[in-house]
Amino acid sequence: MEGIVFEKLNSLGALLEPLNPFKVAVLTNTTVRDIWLEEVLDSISEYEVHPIIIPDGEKYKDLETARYVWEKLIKIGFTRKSLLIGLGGGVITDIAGFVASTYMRGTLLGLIPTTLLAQVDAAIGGKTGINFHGKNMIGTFYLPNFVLIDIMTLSTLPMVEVLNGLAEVVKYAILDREVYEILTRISSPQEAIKSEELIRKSVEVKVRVVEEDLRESGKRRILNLGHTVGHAIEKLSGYKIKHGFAVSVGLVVASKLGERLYGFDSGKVYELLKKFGLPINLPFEPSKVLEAMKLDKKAWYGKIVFIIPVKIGEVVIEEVPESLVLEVLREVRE
Ligand SMILES: NC(=O)c1ccc[n+]([C@@H]2O[C@H](COP(=O)([O-])OP(=O)(O)OC[C@H]3O[C@@H](n4cnc5c(N)ncnc54)[C@H](O)[C@@H]3O)[C@@H](O)[C@H]2O)c1
Ligand SMILES: O=C(O)C(=O)C[C@@H](O)[C@H](O)[C@H](O)COP(=O)(O)O
Ligand SMILES: [Zn+2]
Repeated sequence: MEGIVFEKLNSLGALLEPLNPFKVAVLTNTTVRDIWLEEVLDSISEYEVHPIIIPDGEKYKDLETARYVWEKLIKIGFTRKSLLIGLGGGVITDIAGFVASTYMRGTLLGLIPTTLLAQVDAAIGGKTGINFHGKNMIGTFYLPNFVLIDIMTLSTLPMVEVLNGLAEVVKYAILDREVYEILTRISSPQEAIKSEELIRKSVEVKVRVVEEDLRESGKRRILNLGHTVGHAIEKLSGYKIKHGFAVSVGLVVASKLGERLYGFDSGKVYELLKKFGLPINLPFEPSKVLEAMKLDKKAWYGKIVFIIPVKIGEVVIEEVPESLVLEVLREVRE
């Protein structure tokens, strides 16, 4: 897990020293600015630091915001030897990564993820991007020079955002027995965000996969477990249903397919999702969800590709006949 450190925010200076950046810019949003920016700036006061603040929201993960940040960097006199730090959730880390990977074809990049979803997923693995006629349609693969994970930053996270990230942790629990064992011993979302072991092990699962397949040519698709249905639900809701809440239902569908095809015990997943109060029923008509799934990036010549659990710690990637998908979607319909 090179470059990924579990330290306090005030250790940021030590991460900058070896990089010796010419200038530093910190990209964050209005919400995180008011909570964590001061502590970050205090820890790197010996550098020329320029905060860049954008409004809060998924809708600002777009070309206009990227342009705004590029303009700011030009005005600052930013160079390739300068460091852009993304301080915030996945929206910020995605924008920071995209801007850093494209400005002068690449500047130094540091990420300080401050949501559970960003700590275990968005800030890990080098996917960057903005929304353009659809989610994450424009982006790059660009690994940061460092990721600083301070789980204390989760202490100010609204519960809905904790749950949003917990769905990805349940995904890792299906992919990895160690995460599963840790998660079964945790009784509440509040306890989960205090468990550095849980977050560290979740990060390790993603790092192991990404180190094998950074550009998602094969193995990395397993990280899309639950997303075939998840992305369809997000789309049908006009992105009003949060990513993790949609993926939660997707994990139920994938587990039930695993039960029918490989004897997987879907009850194990149900128990985890219900324990944390995550959704387990389909909020839309199965036929509509099926149509939306065909637009998924993993779809193969119109066929629907699923990541299917065989047992905890083992999944397969395969096409699933529409008739079986429809049957399971009906079973999960609320
Ligand atoms: N690049 C990847 O591999 C990857 C993976 C998963 C998701 N993503 C992207 O990440 C985004 C979702 O990320 P997210 O769920 O973190 O959403 P987000 O960045 O919108 O953050 C959620 C909310 O929490 C607030 N917030 C952030 N940190 C806080 C803190 N410490 N205390 C209080 N409030 C805080 C934010 O201001 C925001 O209002 C999506 O755009 C998704 O596409 C990217
Ligand atoms: O990093 C990956 O690869 C993943 O699939 C992680 C997912 O949890 C995450 O939602 C990712 O952003 C989805 O990638 P996308 O390519 O489908 O946008
Ligand atoms: Zn996801």
